[in-house]
Amino acid sequence: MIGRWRPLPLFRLYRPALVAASLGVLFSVVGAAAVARWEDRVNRVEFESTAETEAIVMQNGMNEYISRLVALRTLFESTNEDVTRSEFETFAGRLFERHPGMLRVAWLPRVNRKERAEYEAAAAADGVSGYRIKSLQGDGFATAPQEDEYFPVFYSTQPKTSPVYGMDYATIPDRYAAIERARDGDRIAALRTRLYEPREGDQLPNVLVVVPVYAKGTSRDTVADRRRNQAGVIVAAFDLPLLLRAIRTTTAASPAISVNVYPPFTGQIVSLEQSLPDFSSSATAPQSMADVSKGVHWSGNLRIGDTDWQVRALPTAGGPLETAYDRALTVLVVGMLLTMSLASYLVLASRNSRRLSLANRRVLELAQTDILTGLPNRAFFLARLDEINRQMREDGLTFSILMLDLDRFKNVNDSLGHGAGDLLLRQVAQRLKSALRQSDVLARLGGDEFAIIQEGCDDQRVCSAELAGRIAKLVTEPFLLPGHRVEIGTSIGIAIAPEHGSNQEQLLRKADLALYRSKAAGRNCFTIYDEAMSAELEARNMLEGDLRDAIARCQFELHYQPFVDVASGQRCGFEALVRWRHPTRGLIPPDQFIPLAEETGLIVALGEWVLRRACEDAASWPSDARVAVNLSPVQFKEAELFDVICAALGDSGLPPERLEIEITESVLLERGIENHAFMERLKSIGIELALDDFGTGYSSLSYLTAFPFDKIKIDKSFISNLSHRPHSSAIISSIVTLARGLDMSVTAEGVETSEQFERLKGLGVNFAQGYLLGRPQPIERIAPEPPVAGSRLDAA
Ligand SMILES: Nc1nc2c(ncn2[C@@H]2O[C@H](COP(=O)(O)O[C@H]3[C@@H](O)[C@H](n4cnc5c(=O)[nH]c(N)nc54)O[C@@H]3COP(=O)(O)O)[C@@H](O)[C@H]2O)c(=O)[nH]1
Repeated sequence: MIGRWRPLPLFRLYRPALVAASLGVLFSVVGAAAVARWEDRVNRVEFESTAETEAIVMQNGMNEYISRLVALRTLFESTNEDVTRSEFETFAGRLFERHPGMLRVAWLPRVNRKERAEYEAAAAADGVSGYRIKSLQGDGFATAPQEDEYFPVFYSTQPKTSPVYGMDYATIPDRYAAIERARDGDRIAALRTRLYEPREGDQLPNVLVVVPVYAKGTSRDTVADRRRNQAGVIVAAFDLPLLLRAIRTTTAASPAISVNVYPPFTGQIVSLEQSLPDFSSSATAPQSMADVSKGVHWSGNLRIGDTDWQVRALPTAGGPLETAYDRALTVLVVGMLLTMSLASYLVLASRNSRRLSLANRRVLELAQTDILTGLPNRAFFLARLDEINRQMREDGLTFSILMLDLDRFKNVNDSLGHGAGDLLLRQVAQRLKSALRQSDVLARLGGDEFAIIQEGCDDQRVCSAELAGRIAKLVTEPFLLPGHRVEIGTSIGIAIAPEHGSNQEQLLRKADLALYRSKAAGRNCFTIYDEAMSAELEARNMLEGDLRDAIARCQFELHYQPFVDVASGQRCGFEALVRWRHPTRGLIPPDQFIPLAEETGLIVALGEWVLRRACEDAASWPSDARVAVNLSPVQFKEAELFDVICAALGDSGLPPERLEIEITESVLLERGIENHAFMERLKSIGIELALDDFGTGYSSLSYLTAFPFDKIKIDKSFISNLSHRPHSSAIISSIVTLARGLDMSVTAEGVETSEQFERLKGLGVNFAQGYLLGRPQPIERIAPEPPVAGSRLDAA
């Protein structure tokens, strides 16, 4: 469908950018999430592997400490002699020399009631002054009451002045329980305990490890054996945080994880929230176990004796194993940037494409619009005609084409200028629009030609005739141009589809033929095409072909009509009038072929032949006989006309003073300045100029003063009216007066009666021409001697 273009809605314009932006954001987020998950998984695997390694390393370190205690036990169980105090101190000191975190090691023999005094005395002898077996009472010690069995601190790596010497572990319930567990199970027991001689400022909880020692060579197979044969226990106090830190330092533990060690939950229900680590490798405050469990963590155990300590490892804050999501962030940022870039590019591309499309549409619109009137132009009209023709044929409907040509538009253009002509065309376009329905198509085909497609009528013939009548009436209404009131008309030709044709070409040709007929019929009317017009056209085409042949074969002849001096009755000369001797149709008068010759341009060649022939003929006439030759407006536009005339005169030898050139007012309508100059050139060589058919044309009188004529030929229509229209005499009288004033002569054409002749004579007309004085005849039939005016008149 050919129609007005509308821009795309904004949403549709930017849809590619919106889709790209949405997909881009979606892919960026999904991609970033996937990368984050992948980062998490990789970090978690690495973290768990590192944490596991750390736990194993810590366990090995702890085992090393325990193994040294076991070595000490071997000392007690392997010697035959009792281990002396100094041997214990030396051996224990060496064992734990480079093992930070080992606070103290002590030997607690199993002492019965009878041996008590002996032990107390031996210790005192070894330099532990005031040694006695003590029991714990509150925060202090008191001499132990008589019991069956004691486990007093006997040897220790503590200075001998320490109050712990003699402290009986059997009086401290948790420690005694650990001794029993160790003894009965022949295993190493451990417990978290408070030291009774804490180091200055040492608030850290400590671990006490108990190693059972049995008498050398005794059985320990059963619990009873072990209870019976226990010699004592080796007790070691660990500063657990220091110990673990030392292990981590010596094993170059990874700083990427931080390790928290929580106390064992032996048989107790302990709130996880409250369970703070006993050891944390991180510098930050220890978290509760519950907090740790919420995040990324690794869980394991640290075995100390018969207790399992809870190990929780975390990725160190800001360390390499804490997932920083930097790759995911990079993916997100890069994705967003790419999305933004793509979306921006698409927005710009959409805008550019919209701009381009607008420009294209504008070009298309301009290509289909007549700039002057704003109406669709010929290209649009033809395209629309094709479209409507196709549609109507499919639907079995009819439509009409109206071809319009303004009458006298050229007149306005030439007399008032092109600006006024343009304005007039715009006003005509508006009037035509106002006469049409929305569905009708109106176009300006060019110049003063308009065309209409009318559809949707029940009776297309009646409908288009009504429209044409309305338009003709509208266009005859005066138009107001600046300073002028202009009256024009329009000729209209109508073709109806499908009656007059099935395609664009046929319909346009037939509408044109009808238009031609309207013009020929006197303009400002409309004609609906009928088949006779085509026959006429065919005949005209045939005539055109014949005319071309006739020029080539020289089938023309000149007839001469005399004109006489009214006062003397003497013949002054002849007007040359061309005839076509057609091989089959006989003699054809000029009215039937001159217009066609003018339309086809053949008049140029024909006119030159007439001119040459007339000059040649006239050259043989008496020296005072003149010849008048008609020049067509088409010939007048030819640049070579002056040379052609000169050549005709030169070749025939006819003096220029004996040649009269007759032109009609229509010649003067165009190219005023050039024509004036041309006429002056003709006059300058002696040729006379006559204004032919005066009184039939336009603003005749103004031409008389503007152009250098020698003669005015009053049209025969005035002469024939002389007898029954009195004002014709008055007009002729005025023309004669005016001509005299301008030093011109006057010829009356079409004088057929003596009465006319006499009246013209009375009115002062200089020359007369008409059937009364002689019909146009071939040169050979013209009498050599001019007849006397009186006798001719009598003869008529
Ligand atoms: N450009 C050219 N135009 C030419 C040429 N030859 C003729 N013409 C023009 O053709 C028109 C018709 O001419 P024609 O049929 O020859 O008619 C002329 C006379 O026969 C006719 N006439 C003369 N006297 C009378 C009369 O008493 N009554 C009457 N009814 N008709 C008469 O008038 C025609 C001459 O008219 P005009 O030229 O205005 O003097 C005509 O317009 C010719 O001009 C040509 O070679 N070139």
